[in-house]
This record gives sequence, C-alpha cells and structure tokens, in this order.
Amino acid sequence: MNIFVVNSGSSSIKYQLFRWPAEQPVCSGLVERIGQQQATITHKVFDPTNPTTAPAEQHLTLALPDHEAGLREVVGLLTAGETAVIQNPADIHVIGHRVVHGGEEFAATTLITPAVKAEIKRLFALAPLHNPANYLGIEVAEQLFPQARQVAVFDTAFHQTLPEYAFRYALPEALYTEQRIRKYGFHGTSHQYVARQAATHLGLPEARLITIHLGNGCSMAAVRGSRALDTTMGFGPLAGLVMGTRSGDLDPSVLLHLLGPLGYSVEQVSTLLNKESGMLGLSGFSDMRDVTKALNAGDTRAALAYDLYAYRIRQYIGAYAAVLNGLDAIVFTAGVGENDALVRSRVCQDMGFFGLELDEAQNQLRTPGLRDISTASSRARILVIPTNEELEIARQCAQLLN
Ligand SMILES: Nc1ncnc2c1ncn2[C@@H]1O[C@H](COP(=O)(O)OP(=O)(O)O)[C@@H](O)[C@H]1O
Ligand SMILES: CC(=O)OP(=O)(O)O
Ligand SMILES: [Mg+2]
Repeated sequence: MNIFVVNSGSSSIKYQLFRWPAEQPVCSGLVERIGQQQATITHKVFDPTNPTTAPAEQHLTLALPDHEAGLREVVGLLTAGETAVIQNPADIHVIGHRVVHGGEEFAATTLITPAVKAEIKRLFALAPLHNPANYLGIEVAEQLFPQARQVAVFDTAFHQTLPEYAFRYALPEALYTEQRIRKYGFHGTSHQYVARQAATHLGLPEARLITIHLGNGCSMAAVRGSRALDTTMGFGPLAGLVMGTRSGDLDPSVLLHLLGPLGYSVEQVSTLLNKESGMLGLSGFSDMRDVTKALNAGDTRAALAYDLYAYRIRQYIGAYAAVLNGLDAIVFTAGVGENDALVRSRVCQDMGFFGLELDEAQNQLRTPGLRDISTASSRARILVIPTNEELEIARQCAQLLN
C-alpha cells in the first residue's frame, strides 16, 4: 500500500510518500511560495535499498498560481521521468491530510466524507490561517487522486483528553456550550509521536513527560504516558510560547487597548499577533538562525528576545511539573528544539529543583535520532527527539483503515 501525506499550508505544501507496512519513506518534498511570481519545489527521493542515506534532491523554480497547480506538479514528479516512484495517480491508495483544527467533533483520525468536509469548513473561523489551506488540499487531492481514500488527521485530536478544568476558560458557560470557546491545543501529532518514543525509550508506560515543540509555531504539552493533560496553545494557535511571528501569552487588556484607544481594526490586530510579533517583533528576525547570528554579533534586541523565549518555556516547565506531580523527562523537538543547542542550554539552566541537569557536551553533539542530553545523575531525563508528523499521520491512516 502507498500512503501519501499532505500538509497543506496557506502558501506551501509539504508532502511525503510511504510504502506500507514497511513504513518506508519513498520521497518527500516542499512546495513553497504558491501564488507568488516564482514558486519553488524541493523534491527528495530516498534510496529504496537504504532509506537512511541522504536522498537525491531536485530543485525547481516555476510559477504556481494555486495549490492545484502545485499538487499537479508534484504528481508529475511522482510519476514521470527519472524521479518516478509510481506509475500513475491510482497507485496512491491512501492520502493522509494534516488538518489543524478538528474542534470537539474529531477526537480521532477520520475518513473524509462530505459531512467531515463541511465540519472542517465550519471550523475556518477558529483557525483562519490553517484550516482553509488544509481544506483546499483535500479538494485538490480528491480531484487528482479520485481512487484514493482520503483521511484527516487533526492537530487538535491528541489534546481531546484534557480534563475540563484544563480546557475551559473562566468565561460565562454559554460561551462554551453555545460557541465552543475553550482550549483546543495544536501540534498534537508531533506531541503524540515524541511522547510515545520517549515513554518507550524510558521503559515507563506511565511516564510523566513535558514535550516541547519549537518550530515556527511553538507549543508544549504535559503528557502522562500517552494521555495529554494540558497544552500551551488554546482556542487558536496564538497562545502560550513566544513563536517566530506569533506573540504567545498576552494579557487580553492589550487587545482591548489596541482595539479601543489605539484604533486598530480586528484585521490589523490579527496581522499584528500572527505575523508581526514573537521573535520577529522583538528582534527583527523570525528565523531562529538569524536571531542567533544577531545575538552572537552583540545585538541587544536579539539577546532580550532569546531570554524571553527561554523564560516562557521555563515557566511552563514549572507549571507542567505541577500538573504531572513530578517529572520523568522533558523532550525537545521540531526545527529549533532539535537543532538549537543554545536554546536548550538556556531552558535547562538552574533547573535542579525539577531534577533537570544538562550535559553540555552531549547537548552540543549533532548525532541523528533520539538523544539523551542529561547527566548520568540527572533525576529527570532531557531528551532530543526528531519529530516526524508525516510518519505519525501515515501510521494513523494505516491504523484507521486496518
Ligand atoms: N540549525 C538550526 N539552528 C537553529 N534553528 C534552526 C536550525 N534549523 C532550523 N531551525 C529553526 O527551526 C524553525 C522551523 O522549524 P520547523 O519545525 O521546520 O517549523 P514549521 O514546521 O513550523 O515550519 C525556524 O525558526 C528555523 O530557524
Ligand atoms: C498549529 C500550528 O501552529 O502549526 P504551525 O506550527 O505549522 O504553524
Ligand atoms: Mg511544523
């Protein structure tokens, strides 16, 4: 069986093809800047005899007016010429779609039906940056792969186990019962994937874990074994940690002040909080590699941004150690969490109270796969685990269809 995973964003499409049940990655890629003058496709084909060797890479620059044009081009790469890994679109049997917001309706992976699509559409208002793009990806995939079974895997699903006192806001009840205003949480496939690996690695099925996903979007989760107990993102993906361009936690009075005395429109506030804040707002750079470069050059704004970023993570480690009544491990994952040794070092400084003691030499190493970067005497483990949302999505598709 061939499972094709699609993570469709507002201007990008990430994809990966797996052979099942071998869980073997065949190819993966990223289509960027859809709708702009020049879009790019990075397409990687893995060596079928040895998927751990570096894949063959291909780069294309071309005009792609929309997602349909983008996915059509990808189908071309999958089926034609030297890069061909399948003969025609009918060789794709299952398509797993990342859908960011599943509301309270979807606590599990679901086969996509017209009713499911209608529900995903109804949730546009709750995830305006993500759900419309995910929906578009589904529609285009249905056209290009009419034979395939289409499956939705929701970012929110893993967090549906949160207790009510953790997911409710202290607002009048009707806003929850009638408007569904509550904490949902996101990046669920990533938290679930690394939590499972951590629990297996520790040999503790009921491990008390704090998973820390630091990508462009950032979030943390308190996880007991395989059950999510709390998470930092909320009603939408704006709450909690400082992110590349998103503010994270903010006193709601700031919004009232922006909307009232300062005369911002709702649209302007949305742009401010989603696209102009976070590390970009503080330092002028959204990409952590640029922030680090500025920091090393003595830039004081970058230094403050770095301190604030790490401080917020440390605060939530404290909060979640309380939620879990103890701690067996924290797990760093995603682009920043996996690669940025300085962030990990800042976060783990003076955390002896929580049993966390970093081995700085191990922290600096760049070996692939799961790594334990804590000292032998550390009471709780500090792990770095590469996330693989695409593999987790494929696994959930396979599980659903079995
Ligand atoms: N070597 C590195 N050192 C520090 N940060 C890195 C490194 N590689 C990637 N990143 C950071 O990872 C972030 C992107 O993470 P990623 O998980 O790919 O995000 P997303 O899936 O949300 O696009 C960027 O801020 C980027 O700067
Ligand atoms: C939900 C979310 O924040 O996703 P991303 O990090 O991909 O933007
Ligand atoms: Mg991501």
